[in-house]
Amino acid sequence: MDNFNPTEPVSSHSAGPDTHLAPELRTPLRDDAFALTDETKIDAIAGHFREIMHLLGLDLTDDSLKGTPHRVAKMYVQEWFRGLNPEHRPEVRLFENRYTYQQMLVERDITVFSCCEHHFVPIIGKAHVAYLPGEHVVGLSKLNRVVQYYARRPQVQERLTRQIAEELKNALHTEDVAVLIEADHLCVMSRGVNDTSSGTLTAEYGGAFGQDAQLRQEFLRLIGK
Ligand SMILES: Nc1nc2c(ncn2[C@@H]2O[C@H](COP(=O)(O)OP(=O)(O)OP(=O)(O)O)[C@@H](O)[C@H]2O)c(=O)[nH]1
Ligand SMILES: [Zn+2]
Repeated sequence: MDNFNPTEPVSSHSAGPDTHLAPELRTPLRDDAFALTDETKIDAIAGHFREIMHLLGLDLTDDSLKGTPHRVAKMYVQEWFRGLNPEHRPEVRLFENRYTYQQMLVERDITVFSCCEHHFVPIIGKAHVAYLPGEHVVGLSKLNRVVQYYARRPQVQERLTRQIAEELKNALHTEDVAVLIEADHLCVMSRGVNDTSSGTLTAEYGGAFGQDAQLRQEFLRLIGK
């Protein structure tokens, strides 16, 4: 493997990315998950991916193929799996609810681009999140950022749904949070059962959303379900 040196200096984080979440909601990571810099990871992954391409019989001297190992490695570390790096965890800014807005707030159709942890192919869909404001309201874009942070990891949809809900409950200081995700799994569409018409829905209803069927119905109506 080219340029791989496991003893290279470590990045600054020591704690895992999810220590703020309940243990069963944490993405399973090795204790030394942050022992390598991103640059070192990219070099090492590129080396392994080059080997995969070689084993598939591809000619890596070809103009179009020779940069692929590095492209894929960079895509994994900096894009698809950037949510594994706690440095990318969004800060959720709250504002005083001066206007005493008390109805549910819904952020719907948030783009979800994630990756199936069983097959390493995309999960593509939408997340809808809602909460009941108390003394504070949240900057809207932070809802999208929280979804994106947890989506950009190897995932199963159930854990993604629960991680987002938990993060929002903590950040907004309320249990009254709803999260619904509808997504297509490329592992179901493009291989195995090869079903391109089914989709997967997951939901988490916290606090009042779990207790009050009418509130839940209103949420579902507002997101067009
Ligand atoms: N619960 C859950 N399952 C998922 C998710 N993404 C993919 N899977 C499933 O994970 C399962 C892995 O099953 P295996 O039998 O080990 O793998 P496989 O032989 O590739 O399975 P097939 O896809 O049926 O061909 C499959 O049924 C996938 O559909 C997800 O987000 N949640
Ligand atoms: Zn899969």
